[in-house]
Amino acid sequence: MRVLSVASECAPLVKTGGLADVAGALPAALRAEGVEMRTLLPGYPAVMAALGHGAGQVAAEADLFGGPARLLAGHAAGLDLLVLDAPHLFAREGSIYLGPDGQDWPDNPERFAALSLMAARIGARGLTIDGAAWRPELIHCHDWQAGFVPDYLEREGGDCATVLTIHNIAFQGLTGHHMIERLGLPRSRFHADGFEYYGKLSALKAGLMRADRLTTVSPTYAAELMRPEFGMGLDGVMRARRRDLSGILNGIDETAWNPATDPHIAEGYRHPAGKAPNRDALRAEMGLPEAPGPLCCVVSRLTEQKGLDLLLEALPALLDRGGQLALLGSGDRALEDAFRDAAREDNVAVRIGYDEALSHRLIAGSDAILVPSRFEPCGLTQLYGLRYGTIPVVALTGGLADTVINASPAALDRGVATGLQFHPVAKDPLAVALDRLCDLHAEPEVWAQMQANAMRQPVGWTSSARAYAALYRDAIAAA
Ligand SMILES: Nc1ncnc2c1ncn2[C@@H]1O[C@H](COP(=O)(O)OP(=O)(O)O[C@H]2O[C@H](CO)[C@@H](O)[C@H](O)[C@H]2O)[C@@H](O)[C@H]1O
Repeated sequence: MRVLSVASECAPLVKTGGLADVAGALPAALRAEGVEMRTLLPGYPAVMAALGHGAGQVAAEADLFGGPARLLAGHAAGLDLLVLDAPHLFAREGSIYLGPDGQDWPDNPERFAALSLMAARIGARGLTIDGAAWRPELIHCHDWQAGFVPDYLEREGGDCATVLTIHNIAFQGLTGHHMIERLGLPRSRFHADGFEYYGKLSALKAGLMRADRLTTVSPTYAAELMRPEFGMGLDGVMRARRRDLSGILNGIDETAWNPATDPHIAEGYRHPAGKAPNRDALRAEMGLPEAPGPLCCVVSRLTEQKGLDLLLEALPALLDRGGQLALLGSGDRALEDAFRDAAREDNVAVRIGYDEALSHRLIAGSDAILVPSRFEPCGLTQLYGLRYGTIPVVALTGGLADTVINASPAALDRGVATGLQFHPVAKDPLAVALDRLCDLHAEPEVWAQMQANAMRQPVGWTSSARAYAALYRDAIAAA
């Protein structure tokens, strides 16, 4: 089965969040299921550098939204890549989505329309790569940046199947309707059953209306998307397409995130007891003193979604019990400043920035990981926590609801609990959960059992890769 995956970011080459992890992990996970996946990425400087000189040109465009472009085929970091080298769109330093002023690049609509159009052309015409013909049977589109693929595919006369995965419905790729002609889209589709969204043009809605199948990254988020509280104005679309929508949980890269072999951490471990030297090393690195309560970490983008403003308010519940907080994150200025302020407490340590290696040391060395998100399509850091015996304390929403077994009396009785969940997502329930965390941490046998359960829980890609392969087969058969 030949599949083209289309994404705006892909680990380890270029990453701002979890989408990159998933786009980077899928090809290897799906290889075992007989899927030959190539990934189409924008030619950002980091991607061009990783591609090196071994890449060959497989297509060219004289004028792709204002400049020449080439499509390169090559390999990097174990991935089979197709890279859209369009310097006028992608050869920029800094953030891949935001300009130096912190606002979206003004030409983001063209940049990702260009990516989607190239995907459609590959789907319609195929390519010759290393002397062999290659044409995908299915295009797997990720988020709004690939939302126009089905429309362009129709325009280009392609007939391959399409799947669109929603990693986060908060990002919809909205732009003014004056862009319709500029992007080469049919104005006849600018209506409520097409890509019109409250008078604007929506790349995400375009894909949601047109892709053969829709997925999101957990079963609970799939159900939540059909509700007004979570659908961000697209819940009606999700309800209309519910028969084509499924939730497939993300996995994690079990090689990169393996406490036994992790090169970033102080000492590898296979059993929860092995966390102790990592905890000592982490306290030393973060400048935290010894403490009787649980050392809790956060590794996150600092945005409204992640609910970390609630953590600031609920923090005394943890600190009053002798607990500690170590946070790594970046994002909203106001949240960054608020956490810097909070770090004036002896038992709070904060690093503002993005640091892959430190994220491993935080998860290995902490007793618990906090994920108080207002919504969370899947979430990856609670999965890292489980694998490292670091107890997740999570909001009962989306993938957090699907991957953590709450330490209810029944779950503790049966010896199956792996973490704590709280609901509703508000300060007081979070404070109660932190208090409860301290209770459980003070009971060594219960705590050890939870850690052992967590480390045993499957968090890899095996069953989800099977689910994607089955979905691809169905979609191809029906196309
Ligand atoms: N400062 C920092 N330093 C180092 N690493 C950092 C970091 N901040 C974040 N990260 C890393 O970035 C990734 C974030 O992934 P998440 O899935 O937790 O959230 P995100 O909202 O980005 O993803 C969206 O897409 C993914 C993928 O589908 C969904 O799981 C999720 O629910 C959805 O919101 C993790 O690998 C995390 O370790």
